[in-house]
Amino acid sequence: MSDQLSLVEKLSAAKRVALFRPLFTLGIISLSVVAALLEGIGLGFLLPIIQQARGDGQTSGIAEGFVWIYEVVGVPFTLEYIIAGVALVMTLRYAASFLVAWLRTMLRVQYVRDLQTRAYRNALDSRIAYFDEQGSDEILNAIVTQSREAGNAIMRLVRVVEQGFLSLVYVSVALYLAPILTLVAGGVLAGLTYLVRYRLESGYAVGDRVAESNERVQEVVQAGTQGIRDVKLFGLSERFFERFDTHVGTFARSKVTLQRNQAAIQNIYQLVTAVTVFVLIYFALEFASLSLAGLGVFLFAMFRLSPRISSLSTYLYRLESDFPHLIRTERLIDEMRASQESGESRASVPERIERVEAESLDFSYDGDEQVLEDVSYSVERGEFIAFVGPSGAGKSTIVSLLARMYEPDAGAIRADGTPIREFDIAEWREHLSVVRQNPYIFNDSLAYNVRVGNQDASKSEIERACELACVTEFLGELPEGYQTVLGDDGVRLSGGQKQRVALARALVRDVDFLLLDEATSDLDTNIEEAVHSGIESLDADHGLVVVAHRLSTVRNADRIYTMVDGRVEEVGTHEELLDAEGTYAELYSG
Ligand SMILES: Nc1ncnc2c1ncn2[C@@H]1O[C@H](COP(=O)(O)OP(=O)(O)OP(=O)(O)O)[C@@H](O)[C@H]1O
Repeated sequence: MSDQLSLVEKLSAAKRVALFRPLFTLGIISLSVVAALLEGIGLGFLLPIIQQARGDGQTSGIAEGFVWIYEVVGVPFTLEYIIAGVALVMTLRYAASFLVAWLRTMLRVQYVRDLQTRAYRNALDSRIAYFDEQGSDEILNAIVTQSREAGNAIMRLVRVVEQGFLSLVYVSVALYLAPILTLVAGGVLAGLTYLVRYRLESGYAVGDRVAESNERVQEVVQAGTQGIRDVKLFGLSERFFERFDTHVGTFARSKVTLQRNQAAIQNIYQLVTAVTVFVLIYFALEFASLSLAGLGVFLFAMFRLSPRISSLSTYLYRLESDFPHLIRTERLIDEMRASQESGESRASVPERIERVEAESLDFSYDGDEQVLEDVSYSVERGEFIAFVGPSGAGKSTIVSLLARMYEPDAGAIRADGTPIREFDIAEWREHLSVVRQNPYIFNDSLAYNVRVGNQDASKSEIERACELACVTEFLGELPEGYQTVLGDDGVRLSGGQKQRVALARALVRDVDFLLLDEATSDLDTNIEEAVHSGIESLDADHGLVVVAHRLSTVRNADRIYTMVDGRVEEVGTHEELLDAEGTYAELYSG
């Protein structure tokens, strides 16, 4: 990401924020304008108070307006009533400020929530290819951390407008009383702004470093925790820790720089404005023909203006530093939205599918290396087909395309004649049950993990699926049976036990096609055979698609497809392929 944003980019980022709940935001800004005006009115009260206190007896300028208002309301314009008036105006002013602070927090929290929900919703609906490309750590970081930082932008934008209006009120009062002096003071402040901006590193550049190091911290923490076993086994702890330390260090330094620059801006402004005020007093006394009351109000306005101007600059600086977080989060959300998997395919899937046919499928993950080339196959309900072949031949990819994890580059998969890409994707997947080689086990009970396959499954259906998948074989070892919590990614289970839980999860579904992608590769041969004969003997009339390395499990298949380098090299039954003495026969004997 570039170090600097152009003004147009900044404005467009600010516009994006401002357009979130514009009416609500406008309400807050209007209320802060009211607070600013009330502050101005409260300030204006000083004039008649001083005039009355000095016993001038006559009112002039701004004070005449107050006299008029008092007349309209029907209250005598005496010192007591003037003070009561100030009290009323100030009460309203601070009540408005309280409301503004409250609503501002609400706006910020709602904005963060909106960013987080949009990011998570879009992440869940994104294509797997997007996750492959982006990495889950960046997505996780955007949802959990980046969006919170980005949420500050909306609050600071409101504060910038608020402080801007307040400053405007004071500047107007000062301009009215002493235009030349105010313009001179304005010139000094403008020069100062230029100098500060010129000397300090931009808020955007520092904010970008914070965002970048945040991402790297997330990445290294995720790799270190999720891959903790390999980190230990390969002695990577020190290397990971060093990387973590570097990025946390950059994060900490950048945060300190941000706060330091903010404090510098605030204090430089306060110092210079304070000095300017005294210089102005000198000029006002020496050269301007101000009344004492006018001078009092002018100085008061200047003293109040000083912190406003420094807050304005500070908020502007911090707003700029929020932009990298905002832009990264919004960009990720945009990318995910553009990578939604469902797209326009909305046709509903027939209740019962009899046959799936794939014709001349070509596929590449990266648009470069061809993974599948001219692959055709078919499977009917009640049939059992299998894909075998060397590692990397493209077998799992065939299952992924059937489950629409990816879309083929050419060719089509049809279900009873309709291309599956036309179906609503979630509905299509309801007709399939897929078991992957490395299934994900949720950190919940065994019962929960099986029920994931079918929320409506009864207890006896779950028990039946567990029996078929040979989960019951190790159920006795689980301290709380079906209620045993299986740990983070099923850490309390062996690889083979995880596969059996995943199988039970798949078998508890009533589907048209069951796809097993090396689903029993970690089981010992006896259990694998028991599981396979259990599945094959099911009287449920689904089609069975099996990807296997161990050829013993596919002997009974109606058709075996031997894959080599992304192509179907031969098709036939176990006996036919053995007779053909091709790759299958070689794999079988070897
Ligand atoms: N998500 C991915 N992104 C990029 N390339 C991938 C991806 N998944 C697989 N590949 C590549 O596609 C090719 C086919 O992979 P696939 O997993 O389909 O093979 P396979 O026959 O199932 O292998 P194995 O028997 O080892 O599981 C391989 O070269 C692999 O490197």
